[in-house]
Amino acid sequence: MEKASERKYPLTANDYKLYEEVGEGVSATVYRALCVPLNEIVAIKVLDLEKCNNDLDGVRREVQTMILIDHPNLLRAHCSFTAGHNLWVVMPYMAGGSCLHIIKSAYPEGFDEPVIGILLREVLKALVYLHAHGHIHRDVKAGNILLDTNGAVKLADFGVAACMFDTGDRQRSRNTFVGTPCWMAPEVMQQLHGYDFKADIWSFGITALELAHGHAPFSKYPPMKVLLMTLQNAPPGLDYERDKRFSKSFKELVAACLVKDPKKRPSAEKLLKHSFFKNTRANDYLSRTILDDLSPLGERFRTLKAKEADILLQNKALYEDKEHLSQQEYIRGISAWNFNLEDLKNQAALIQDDPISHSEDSSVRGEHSDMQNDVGSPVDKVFSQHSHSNAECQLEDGLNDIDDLEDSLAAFPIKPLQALKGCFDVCDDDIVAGSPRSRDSVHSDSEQQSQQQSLTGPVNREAGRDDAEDSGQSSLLSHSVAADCKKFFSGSLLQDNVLSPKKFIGDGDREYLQPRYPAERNYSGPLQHRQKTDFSKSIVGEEASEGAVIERRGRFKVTSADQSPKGPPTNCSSSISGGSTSQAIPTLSAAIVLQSLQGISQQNNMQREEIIRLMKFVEQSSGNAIDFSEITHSSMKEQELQAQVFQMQQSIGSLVEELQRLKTKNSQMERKLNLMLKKEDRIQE
Ligand SMILES: Nc1ncnc2c1ncn2[C@@H]1O[C@H](COP(=O)(O)OP(=O)(O)OP(=O)(O)O)[C@@H](O)[C@H]1O
Repeated sequence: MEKASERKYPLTANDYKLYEEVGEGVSATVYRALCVPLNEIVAIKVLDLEKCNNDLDGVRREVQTMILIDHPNLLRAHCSFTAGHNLWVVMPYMAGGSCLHIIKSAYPEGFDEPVIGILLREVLKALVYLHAHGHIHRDVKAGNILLDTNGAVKLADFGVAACMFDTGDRQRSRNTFVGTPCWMAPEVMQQLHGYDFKADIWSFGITALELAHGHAPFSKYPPMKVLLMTLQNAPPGLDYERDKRFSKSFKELVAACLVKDPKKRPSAEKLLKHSFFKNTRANDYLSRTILDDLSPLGERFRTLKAKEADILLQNKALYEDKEHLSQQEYIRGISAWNFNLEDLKNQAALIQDDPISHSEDSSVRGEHSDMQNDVGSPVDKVFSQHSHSNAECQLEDGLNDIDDLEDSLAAFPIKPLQALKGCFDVCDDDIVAGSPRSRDSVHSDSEQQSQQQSLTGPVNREAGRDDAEDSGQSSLLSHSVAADCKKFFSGSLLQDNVLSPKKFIGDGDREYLQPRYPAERNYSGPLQHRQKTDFSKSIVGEEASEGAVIERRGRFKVTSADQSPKGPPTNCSSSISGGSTSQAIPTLSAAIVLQSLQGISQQNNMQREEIIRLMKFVEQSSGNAIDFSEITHSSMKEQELQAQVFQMQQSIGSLVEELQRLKTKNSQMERKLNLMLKKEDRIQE
């Protein structure tokens, strides 16, 4: 029989007949369809390119990956083409739908172990292939595991897949912030040393728990809390007592994947050899069990959608009853997440007065952080504030999430903090103003204060503040800093939802629709600038190149401007004044600083342009004239600075030349002296 890959799928929309909707993602709608010339049922993913927030690269990457891959456990695209402002991706129709769909419609408590065994085995095969070809999937979850009616299992959605070799220099680890919070590995959240294939193994472990329990750990919590819990709590896992229905080897498999230190996680290849997979059944077991009796995918999809709409409505009503309780939560959320107000109300209402406590959630093993041991980041503050059991305390805890996250991240080096700030679009004054308590009281612990003091400088420098602001502030987000802050640390200049249509998917269980506003262009996007030079070698450069928010597709996605692997931050000042005997070192350091300065000024230029564009946009839409003099003034100042940088560069050049000249002269004189000494010796002899 002719293989699907050998068939010629037509490249025009007219050759396809779209039937019902069978799935919906952040950026796409998926339809069952008929390929008329081939008389074959296919699935067509329709992506509205206008709504891709300028992430056409991402779309291109997804489609390219989908077309190039060739593995029975990976969903391959037959072809793709544009139709109007849409991109159509034609792919095999997976009539069983996603595991998440099946769980939601028929297995809310999760699957039995034999079913899980097959699903995990097939996903692992896909991961072995992807990893061997240099790809990280980055979004492994039940929602992306698709089933065919005959029990074939395929891993789908390469929307966020990354190629480790993207830039041609075979990077070993990436520095982007991508994934879905519940499934996201701690190192991806942290952005400490980048991450690699092992991030998929963490998500695989979370997916195993999702398949076993019917939901991912922490899935009932808002994304902010998920981040906090993933970073601070012990890794989730299967509980010896509560999860009696599962075998020891399954528990061991999950535990092996959910280790915070990525180096300690086994590879996909090794996991496939785990004893858990010794007696797994053949795929047709799926069709005889979970796929049997399922209603057609389109019907299931419709029912689920209606159910979700109902839940949202209920939550809205619930919210109205509890306005006084959840108001703070969503107000803080607005500033922190750029969420739509209505969604936030719903989200706040979803946090029940009696949420799943850690001890209740069987996938959560412990409350205390093991980050210190596992990842080497000193998170001193354990989750004690969150362990209060009564409802009031929990609510209060919920309100303090942003503070806690700030506190936790304050203990990390700057990178994760920037990444998360970029991700949340947090403006300091938002946080401080919204904070129910003073920052001073938050940081009563003296040890923590000193930790934060040491961080205040660099963070403030990063935000472009002057020395006066830097000095004497113990709090990372101090009042004085916040007081003059009308700027974001990085990323958005406007809240996304003001100008762009967004749908936020906090976790696999909840989807929130953002209102659709006309958006010609994504103003919320990056002040993105990929540094041409390698700034990773200098602190200044690193700070300058960090923090550009690329975009958010419902998942968090913070992409550092420079994706080259970053070594440990070098201390510039020490290398400049280190008294090294090597002449190259001071020159090199100065050159790096200059290079970085140029990078910063380049980035400033871009930011200024973005600001001017935005101001013009505001001017146009509000009809009020805006005074551009301040920004023009600062632009002149910048030009002066640029000129100074240029002069400095020139004088460094001449100093190096002079140094070189003196060195040559010196060695000539040394040689002469030696000759004279030798002559003298001979005369004396
Ligand atoms: N080939 C297919 N056959 C059947 N259903 C599919 C197929 N591809 C996707 N779906 C369904 O459509 C949903 C959305 O598809 P997909 O995940 O590719 O979109 P997306 O916008 O990339 O999603 P997200 O980015 O939110 O994960 C899937 O969760 C799945 O339920």
